[in-house]
Amino acid sequence: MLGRLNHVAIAVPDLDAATALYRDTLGASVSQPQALQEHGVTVVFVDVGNTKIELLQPLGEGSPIAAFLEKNPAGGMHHVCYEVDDIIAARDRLKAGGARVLGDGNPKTGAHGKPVLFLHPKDLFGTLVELEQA
Ligand SMILES: CC[C@@H](C(=O)O)C(=O)SCCNC(=O)CCNC(=O)[C@H](O)C(C)(C)COP(=O)(O)OP(=O)(O)OC[C@H]1O[C@@H](n2cnc3c(N)ncnc32)[C@H](O)[C@@H]1OP(=O)(O)O
Ligand SMILES: [Co+2]
Repeated sequence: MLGRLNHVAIAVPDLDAATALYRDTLGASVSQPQALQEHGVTVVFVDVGNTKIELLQPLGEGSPIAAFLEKNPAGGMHHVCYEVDDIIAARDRLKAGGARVLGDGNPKTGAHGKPVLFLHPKDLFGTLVELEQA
């Protein structure tokens, strides 16, 4: 059921500054920014070979990461994203095990154009987990 680690996400207060550090100081390959209104974030992906680092900043009012950045003004590790071969089956198994699926419970299209969903951090050992359909 559980596939590879698709990305580790870091919420940042200034996406341009974070992009410059990863691209210019660390010499990494960084994608162009994607403004994702439906997710309330703007993201870039840093290619680190075996997975990606997703750098994200709030977009618009009511961003789901706004409170996180208020608590962590310098930024911080925000979520991990695992690939699954069947996101609906994975969701239903996790729900059956008592995990809360965030939002309306149905997958939304993520930054890679694939279905994604999120599970409440308190049900996944204090870690916000995103699942992405492989
Ligand atoms: C780019 C698209 C997509 C992709 O394809 O990759 C994305 O990654 S979009 C990323 C942004 N979207 C989301 O994060 C959606 C899911 N997140 C949420 O719905 C909310 O962030 C949240 C998880 C419900 C938290 O919202 P918040 O406003 O912070 O609510 P609370 O203050 O009530 O938090 C509840 C509880 O959870 C703790 N918390 C919050 N965020 C995290 C986190 N990232 N990791 C671990 N724990 C987290 C928070 O501290 C509260 O705990 P207590 O303080 O102990 O009560
Ligand atoms: Co993500």
